[in-house]
Amino acid sequence: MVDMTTTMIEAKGLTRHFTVRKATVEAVRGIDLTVGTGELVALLGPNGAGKSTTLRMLTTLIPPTSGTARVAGHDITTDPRGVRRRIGYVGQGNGAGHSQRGRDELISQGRCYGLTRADARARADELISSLDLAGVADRVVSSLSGGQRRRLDIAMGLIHAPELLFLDEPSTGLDPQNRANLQDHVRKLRAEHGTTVVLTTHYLDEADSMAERVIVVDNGRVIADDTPARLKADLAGDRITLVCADPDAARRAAVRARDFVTRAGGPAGRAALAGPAGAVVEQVGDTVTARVPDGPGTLPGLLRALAGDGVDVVRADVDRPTLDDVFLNLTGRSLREGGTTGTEQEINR
Ligand SMILES: Nc1ncnc2c1ncn2[C@@H]1O[C@H](COP(=O)(O)OP(=O)(O)OP(=O)(O)O)[C@@H](O)[C@H]1O
Repeated sequence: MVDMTTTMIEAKGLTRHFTVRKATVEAVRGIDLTVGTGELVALLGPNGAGKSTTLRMLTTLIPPTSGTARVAGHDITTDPRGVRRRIGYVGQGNGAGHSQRGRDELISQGRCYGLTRADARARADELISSLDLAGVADRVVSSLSGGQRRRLDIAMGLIHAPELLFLDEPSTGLDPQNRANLQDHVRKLRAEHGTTVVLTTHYLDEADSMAERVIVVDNGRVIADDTPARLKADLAGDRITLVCADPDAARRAAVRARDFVTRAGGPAGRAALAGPAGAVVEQVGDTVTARVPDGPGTLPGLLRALAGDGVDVVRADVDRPTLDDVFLNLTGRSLREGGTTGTEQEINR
């Protein structure tokens, strides 16, 4: 379905500055981006990284300070109308009017995009059902809760089944069930219409499970761009944790683990794994952590070697990397506040 031979988005050197009280904020500092027809791409990054500003330029809501982009075959600067005709956009704010019923809003929006009344009704029914709006679509928009209104906004952006859809943090404010419904709907859109989707997200698990490609943005620049699996394999690696009987045993285990990391990683793997986040092998007290490309394959041999050295290991774990580990390794910072131990996958806002 993905057709990289036809390019849906091609951006070169996009920058955007804002002036706030005579100071310049460099929100986007030179982004190059290519998205092929039918791709589902997630922009992932911390607050203020420049994701929304990038989306707002690509959707022609704001002009770039410099750089160029062609979106769905049209130039964002010289032909913004051409771009707008071909795309759908769901921003972070509320797009729906307040005094109309949700269903009527949807139908009017569909009609604006040139659907017949019957088609607009049918699409509205479909979206009302798949975004769990059945109980509320006939109420006036002003009476809806934040999450219901968010779902209505998303339905508004999807009503005309655009060939290119931009979603700015679509899942924020949705409960897990509705987040799952939305993800299903986006997947269905792609399967049925070959829609290209570019979304920004604060949910690490969403970027991981949904996007075929994750573009990691930090400080207004792209710092990594690949499939989630390759990002994790190349830039994070598995983490082996060994709890030893005492700190002295842990020190000896760390020496042996360093030896294994050198062998397991090979020169290329080691270079990739040794990011700014710090050492590949670390020892704190009685615990040793080691990042290796293949944890399950490395651990048995490492444990055998440690047993041969007479090092007493009381517990051993292997954790597969998350996209947060990728970000941590690239920048030395976590995408989540409060460390990486929580079960909540949302990047705290
Ligand atoms: N209209 C504006 N005026 C001034 N500064 C702005 C404006 N819009 C964005 N910025 C600044 O530009 C930077 C990038 O913001 P942007 O909203 O693009 O980040 P983001 O990655 O989408 O963050 P978030 O995840 O919080 O939405 C931030 O420092 C922000 O404060």
